[in-house]
Amino acid sequence: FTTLSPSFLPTSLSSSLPPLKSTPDNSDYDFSPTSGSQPALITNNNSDVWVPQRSRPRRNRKSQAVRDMVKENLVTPANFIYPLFIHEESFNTAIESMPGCERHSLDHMLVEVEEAMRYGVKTFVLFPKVPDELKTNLGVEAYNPNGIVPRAVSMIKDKFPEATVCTDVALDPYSDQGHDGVVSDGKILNDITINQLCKQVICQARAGSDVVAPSDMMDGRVGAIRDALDSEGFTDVSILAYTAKYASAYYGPFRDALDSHPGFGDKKTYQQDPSNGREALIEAMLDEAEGADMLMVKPGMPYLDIIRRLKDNSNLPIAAYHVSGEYSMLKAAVEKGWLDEKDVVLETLTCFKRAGADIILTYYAKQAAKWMAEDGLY
Ligand SMILES: NCC(=O)CCC(=O)O
Ligand SMILES: [Mg+2]
Repeated sequence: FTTLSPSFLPTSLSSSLPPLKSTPDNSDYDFSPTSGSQPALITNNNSDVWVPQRSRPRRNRKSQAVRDMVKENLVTPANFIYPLFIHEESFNTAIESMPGCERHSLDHMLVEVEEAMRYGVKTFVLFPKVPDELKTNLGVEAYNPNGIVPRAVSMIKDKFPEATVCTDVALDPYSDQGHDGVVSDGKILNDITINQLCKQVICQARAGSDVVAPSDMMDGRVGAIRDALDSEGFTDVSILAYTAKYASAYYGPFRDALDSHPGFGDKKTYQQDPSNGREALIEAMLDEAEGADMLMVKPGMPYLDIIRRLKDNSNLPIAAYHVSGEYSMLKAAVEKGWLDEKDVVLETLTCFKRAGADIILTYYAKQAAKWMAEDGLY
C-alpha cells in the first residue's frame, strides 16, 4: 500500500472501483477489527495504516490544480462596485475611521477611477459630502443640475465612457435633518420624499448615470422612480434597489466620512430591524414587482443569511454592501497585526459570492482587484 500520489489514479474504471467488501481481503494485511461503528484499522507489512472508506473529500483538495477545478465560487473584479467619496475641495481628505479611504477632489476621483479600471473594476458609486449651507429639509440640492454628483457623473462618463456609474438616491447627504427623507414633526414622510427622490433621479440620469441606487427605504419608491425614468425617456437607466437595508450600527464610519449622522433619533422607522429575516423577502417581492433590476442587502457580512434568502427567492442579480464598519473592523485588526489583510479580504469577498451575491460593493474593490492582478488571476 502506498500513500497518495498522482500515480494512484486509476488506469481504468474497473480498477478505480473500491472493493465491495467493507474491508480489503488481503492476507498481506494484518487486519484488526474494531467494535461497533468504528471503522476497522488496517496495517500492512510496511506498517502503513489506513481506515477503509470509499469517500475521501480530501481527494478534491489535494493540489492547487484540483482545488481550482472544483471551485464553486470565484470573485472577479467585474463583480465589484467601488464606492467613492467626493467633495468640492481641490485636495483629498483622509477619513480617520476608514483608514485607506479618502474624500476625493473631483480631479482625483478621475485618477482613482482610472487606477481601479486598470485592475478590472468597471463600476463605481458616488457619495458626496455636501457643505452644511446647502442642506435643507427638502434636500433640494439633491437635484441641482450643477451639484457635485451630476458634475462628477459627467466627468467620469466623458473620460471613461465604458465605466458604469451608479448614483446613490436618498436625501441624507443633502438633509439638514440628517435623514433619508423629508421630516415633519419628527417623522420621516414617505410619499413627499418619493417626490423628491424622483427629481433627484432625473437629475442624475440627465448627467449620465447608468444605474440609480435608491438607499432611502421609503415604501414604493422603486416603482415611482421607474415611472419617472421611463416618462423622461431613460428606459435604459437601471435601478439597483437597496432592498433590505438594515438599521445597522455598522454605518458609523460612513457617516463620519460624509458628516451625515442622523440629526435626531435613528433610522428605525424606515430601515429594517436586524432581528428580521422574512421582512426582507417582502421588500424583495415589492422591489421586484416595482421594476428593480438588482436587489441589494446591506450590511454584508452579518447578513449573509439574508443574501442567501434573497438569492433563493428571486431571479434578479443580488448585490451585497460590505459596509464601512465592516471595512474598518478589518483595517483595525490588520493595523494591529492580528489579521493578514490580503487573505482575510479575499476570503471575505469570496464568502459574499458563496452566500449568493453576484455584485459586491466594497471599499476594498481597487485593492482586491490589484491583489488579484498581482496573483495573475485576471
Ligand atoms: N447609502 C450608503 C450607505 O449608507 C453606506 C453605508 C456604509 O458603507 O457604512
Ligand atoms: Mg422597500
